Amino acid sequence: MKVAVYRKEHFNAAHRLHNPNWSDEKNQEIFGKCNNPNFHGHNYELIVKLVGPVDPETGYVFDMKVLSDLIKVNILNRFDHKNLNLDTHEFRNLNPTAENIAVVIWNILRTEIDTKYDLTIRLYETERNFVEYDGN
Ligand SMILES: Nc1nc2c(c(=O)[nH]1)N=C([C@H](O)[C@H](O)COP(=O)(O)OP(=O)(O)OP(=O)(O)O)CN2
Repeated sequence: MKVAVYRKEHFNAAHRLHNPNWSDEKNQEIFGKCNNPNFHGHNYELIVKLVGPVDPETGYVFDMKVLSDLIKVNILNRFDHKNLNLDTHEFRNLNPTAENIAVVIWNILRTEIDTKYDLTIRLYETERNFVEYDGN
């Protein structure tokens, strides 16, 4: 019997979508206002989903307090109130799209959480734009 547990967290970050191999005109054409040279911010909502067996002794799949602490230490401390392009090495050479941010977060958390749990990252960049990555 497997059950899914979810932890929702929040961080604010600035970014600029830009491909250095393209001209300014092409960047503007493809990324529009998200290519603003002076960056722009988002209120990101992060949902971390773990699926695994329920431990018969605790009744937990995974202690959500432990999950919360893992996210805080490994993700929020790294990205909250940061300029993703300038302040983080993860996005120095990687376009900080919602897709790429979700993959980076998944890769970081995957190293922290036992592989007996399936891990899925859902990231809301705006209320209406969101992505999901489960490692596949
Ligand atoms: N596949 C992707 N498409 C877009 C991404 C992305 O990361 N992956 N990012 C953006 C922009 O950064 C941003 O999300 C767009 O914001 P906005 O157009 O303001 O979207 P809203 O949901 O806030 O507003 P609507 O009125 O619903 O458009 C663009 N594309």
